[in-house]
Amino acid sequence: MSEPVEDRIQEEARLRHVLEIVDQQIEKYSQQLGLRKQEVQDIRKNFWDEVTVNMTNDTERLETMTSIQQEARLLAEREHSQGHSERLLRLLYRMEDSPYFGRVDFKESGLETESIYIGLTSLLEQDGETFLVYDWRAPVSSMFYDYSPGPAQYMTPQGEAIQGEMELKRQYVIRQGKLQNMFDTDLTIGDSLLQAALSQQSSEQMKSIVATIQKEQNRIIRNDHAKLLLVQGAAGSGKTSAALQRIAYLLYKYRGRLEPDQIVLFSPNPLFSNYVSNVLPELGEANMKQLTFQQILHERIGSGYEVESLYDQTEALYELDQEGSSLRKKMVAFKSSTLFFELLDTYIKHLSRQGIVFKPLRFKGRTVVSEQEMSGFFYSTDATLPMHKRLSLFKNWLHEQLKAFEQDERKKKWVGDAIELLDEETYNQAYRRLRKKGSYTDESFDDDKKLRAYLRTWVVKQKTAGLRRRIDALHVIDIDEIYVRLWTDYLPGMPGMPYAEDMVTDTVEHIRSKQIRYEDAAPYLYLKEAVLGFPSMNSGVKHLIVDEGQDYSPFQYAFFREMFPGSKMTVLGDLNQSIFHQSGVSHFYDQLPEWVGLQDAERLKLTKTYRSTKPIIEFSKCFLDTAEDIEPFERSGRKPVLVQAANEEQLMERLVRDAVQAQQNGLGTIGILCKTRSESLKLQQLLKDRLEVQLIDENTAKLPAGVLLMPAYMAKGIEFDSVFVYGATKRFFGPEEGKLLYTICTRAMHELRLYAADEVTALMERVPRSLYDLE
Ligand SMILES: Nc1ncnc2c1ncn2[C@@H]1O[C@H](COP(=O)(O)OP(=O)(O)OP(=O)(O)O)[C@@H](O)[C@H]1O
Repeated sequence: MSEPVEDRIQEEARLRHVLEIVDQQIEKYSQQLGLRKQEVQDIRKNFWDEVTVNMTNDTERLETMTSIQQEARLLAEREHSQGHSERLLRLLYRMEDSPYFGRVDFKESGLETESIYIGLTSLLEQDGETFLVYDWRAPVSSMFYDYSPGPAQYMTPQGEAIQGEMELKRQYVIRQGKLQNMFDTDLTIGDSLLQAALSQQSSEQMKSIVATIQKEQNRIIRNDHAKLLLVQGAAGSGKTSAALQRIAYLLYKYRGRLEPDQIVLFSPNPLFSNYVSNVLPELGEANMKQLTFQQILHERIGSGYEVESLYDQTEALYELDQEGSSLRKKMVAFKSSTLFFELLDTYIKHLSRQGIVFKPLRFKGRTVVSEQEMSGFFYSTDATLPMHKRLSLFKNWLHEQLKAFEQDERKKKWVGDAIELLDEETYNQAYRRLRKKGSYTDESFDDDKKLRAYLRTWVVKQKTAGLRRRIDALHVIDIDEIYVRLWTDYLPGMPGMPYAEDMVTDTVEHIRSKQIRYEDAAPYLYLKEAVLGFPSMNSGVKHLIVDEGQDYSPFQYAFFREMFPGSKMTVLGDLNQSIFHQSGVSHFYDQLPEWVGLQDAERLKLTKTYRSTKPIIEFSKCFLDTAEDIEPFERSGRKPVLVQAANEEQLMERLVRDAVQAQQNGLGTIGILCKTRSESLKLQQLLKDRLEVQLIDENTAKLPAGVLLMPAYMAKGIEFDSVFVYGATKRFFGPEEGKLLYTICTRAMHELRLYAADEVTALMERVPRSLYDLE
């Protein structure tokens, strides 16, 4: 739709005025930032001058600590406001480039029409009252995303619906302060702007989408009441984007009450974490906390164990022979099932009455407290008390036992011998301590006796320090053995349990050799923490967001519940991308509320896909059994291409030639996706000296540009201008691996090519010939 010339002249004049105000603000905040930086520097420089350090006695020490804490708090506060000014300035510079992207003219019933301009952040006129630009997250801005011209409404923060008529909806393309284009639109958000955004090249970091958020995405972003929000969305439908803009929205709406570090985003791997880490700063907000499940496993299971990763598990499953892989698959499926989850929960309840395995406390080959005594005491405590209370009683009791043992021990000959061997300094120290206590006089007849008694206590205490630490850390409880007995004693015979000797033997062997398989890791840790107590250190987290939610098992969800009690939860996933063996739990979204202990879930669907061109989506959908909820955005492009080479050498030549060609065509990032890590390594060797490629694996921290080579699972959640599938063959993709091929193909934004030197995968038979080209 074209606009009258006067309209454009007026818009340009307004833009100039807004830019002037932006410049004034930049100047003001630059000065402010200068001052803040200076303040921070001064505090750092003079930190120790401002602190009174005196450690002569306990009172002084306490005062010193308080004064250090005060100064550190002041520094943190100033650093925080420096960070805030920096973010604000960065936003203003972005506003200098493009101060707003949308406008709605809204006539509230009974009032004058108001033009509402929408941008990254609010900007006020010099009078300090009139809004020149509204933040995209302001209540009034929601109409831009939710309505076409006609009747419209928005909700005030107090929950009042403001109704009226939207008389105009306009979008702007402003770059480097120049109005390049503007459109009036009848559509929710003009397709041409979205077309333009989606036609751009991929980048190494995800971008914000605020100018073109779609109505259904906006429902996810602005939903602030659901305790549990479940989003099923097709590949490329904007789940991650919606999650990130949602975080920005929440930080805006609850400013002062919600801090970025009270929001946790679970991402699949560090590469993905880095990929999304720029969106919040681009929107002028500090980043949320990002965690991966692997990180949690490493931190909590402890250093004495070798914990397999999800990716190693996946590789192992691909590489095992028929027999081995069928056992392993059976184990993975069972250990990720809701049945196992329920059985483990009953086992944990059972442990509150019997079955905890203890390790004796031993000293110099003698038993201080036996496992039977421990069990006897533990199970004599009130079974109705919560576990942590019983454990605390148990620890106290153990300390008492140890004390009694120490008393007897002091009389032993070895203690006397050890005293003889003490050096002079230790004697002197003991002497000084006793004098300080006033129990040593230099004159008394039994002073020497006192010194020796003191030293006997000291020597024994030194030697039993390790035992005390074991008691405090509850290392007297044998979690490994408790997990083993679950398998050997508890599970066999349980109704519904697909009991298999080989599954038990394999599990037990691995646990005993301290190698924790990925499928055991979450159940093992869940059991461990259920027995020893879940540390509730994350209770400050108010929002938990789980991306690629379909890839987590019931145990992992139960974990989230325990780790982040009281937090709201958003889970975004796509069942069609359940490519790991542990995913694919049936009725996933129906069961999830129970796993996380949150009922009344709100469920939303995203069906429109934005990443890939229409031909790529039409093609990729064919690999799925259920694809009715996938609707491509109308963006044209070339049909996917299947390259059938006569042999591997010819395939290499084609691949190299096509990669070079794609780059010449301006496709900056090409993802060559293989099924496994070992295949990527092999291909890397084959391409050596022919094509510059970068291998991406689970240790890669940052996505580079160029030609990238990686196993398929590493590409989850990210995208490339062009995707080359290396090995669309029978060998790599069996008939049941449609989801994997779908996931791989939907990483492509503009171009998709599949290569095969031997027999093409049978999955291709599902694709109508009209949907792809052959080369
Ligand atoms: N409203 C939008 N405006 C502009 N671009 C969008 C919009 N929604 C999504 N996109 C783009 O589409 C691509 C896919 O988005 P995103 O990664 O958020 O989807 P996803 O559902 O998480 O995908 P997947 O499940 O495949 O990981 C990104 O490039 C994103 O910028």
